[in-house]
Amino acid sequence: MLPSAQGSGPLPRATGPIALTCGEPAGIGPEIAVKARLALGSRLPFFWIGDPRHLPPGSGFQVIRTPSDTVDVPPGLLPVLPHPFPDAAVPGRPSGGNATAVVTAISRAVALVQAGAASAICTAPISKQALHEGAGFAFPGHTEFLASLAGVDRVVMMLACPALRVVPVTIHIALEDVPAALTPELLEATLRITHAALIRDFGIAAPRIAVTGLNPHAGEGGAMGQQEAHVIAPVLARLAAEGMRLTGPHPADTLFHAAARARYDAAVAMYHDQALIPIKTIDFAGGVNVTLGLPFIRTSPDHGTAFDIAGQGVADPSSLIAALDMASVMAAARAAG
Ligand SMILES: NC(=O)c1ccc[n+]([C@@H]2O[C@H](COP(=O)([O-])OP(=O)(O)OC[C@H]3O[C@@H](n4cnc5c(N)ncnc54)[C@H](O)[C@@H]3O)[C@@H](O)[C@H]2O)c1
Ligand SMILES: N[C@H](C(=O)O)[C@H](O)COP(=O)(O)O
Repeated sequence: MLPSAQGSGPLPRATGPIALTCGEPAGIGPEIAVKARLALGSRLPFFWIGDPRHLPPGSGFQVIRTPSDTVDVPPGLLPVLPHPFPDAAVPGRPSGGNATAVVTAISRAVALVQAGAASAICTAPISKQALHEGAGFAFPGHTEFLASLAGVDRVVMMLACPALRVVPVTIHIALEDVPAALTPELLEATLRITHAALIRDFGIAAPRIAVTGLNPHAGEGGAMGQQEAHVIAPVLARLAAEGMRLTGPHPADTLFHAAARARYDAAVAMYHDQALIPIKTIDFAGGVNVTLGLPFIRTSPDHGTAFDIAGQGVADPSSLIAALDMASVMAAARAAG
């Protein structure tokens, strides 16, 4: 298991409440929020920003006026900061009319964490398609939207579980656009942000980062692609000369078995699926999505809206619970300086 902000029972947790956004109300977000509160009680305080009408029938909740009221809510009830939506939620069928409120719930959480009223934010999954169609949402996901709200040029997506941390260099773009997007500048910025976050937020003094190639067999010496020699290796050499502990470019297909994972603290991969398939395969229930490079803490479960099971009461809250816990540990660490 990795030494980290995850799976480390004795580490301190934040005392201030975490703002949990509702995400897409037609998905499993409201259900797992209620289940997470029942599992965590008041040990790990968070409040839900959403419309109480979207909670599963019979859910125990209490409306709060401000985040600081969270502490007064009995442990069996979900503290709810009301965020009215125009439409009811039909499981599995997102309403275009609700799209704008999904987005404003996220902006509201950011405003609260920036004002110091929340210790971190945790986001339940959104449907990018529903937001694009219903609200003209111009961002491919939370990651890019949060960077814009925070006024930050560059952020990094990391997914972390007790056995693995992965970072995709390019994120939500078509596979055919990856080679052109994979510039030395982007790779260098991603490595610097990842390195800094492993030190600051994960408490690893001298992080070891393994970097994949882009092509099969990391290019096989140029026989299967040139990006390894022309883009990736020169950046690694430059940053290694500064003292960063980097290895690669490695063939991606052999970087994620147990013995390989023991040799690094994070793997940086060149595109979305190269990074996310291994972690969602190894630990779908325990994975957490964390945005590095923001001025505040943001985590999220590693799964999506799960429309196929919404409204059935069978959704697993484990990843959300892990995300809330990771946010709490990180917030406590930052507060301690
Ligand atoms: N953070 C986010 O906002 C986020 C993350 C990932 C995907 N998404 C979005 O979610 C939508 C659906 O994506 P998808 O279908 O690729 O992935 P998904 O994670 O929603 O679902 C994949 C499979 O896993 C199951 N599953 C997911 N979470 C589960 C849980 N907590 N308990 C039990 N089973 C669970 C689903 O039922 C489904 O069979 C897309 O619009 C995608 O963009 C959002
Ligand atoms: N790429 C993420 C995943 O597949 O889990 C997911 O789409 C979340 O992205 P945001 O956190 O940017 O919404």
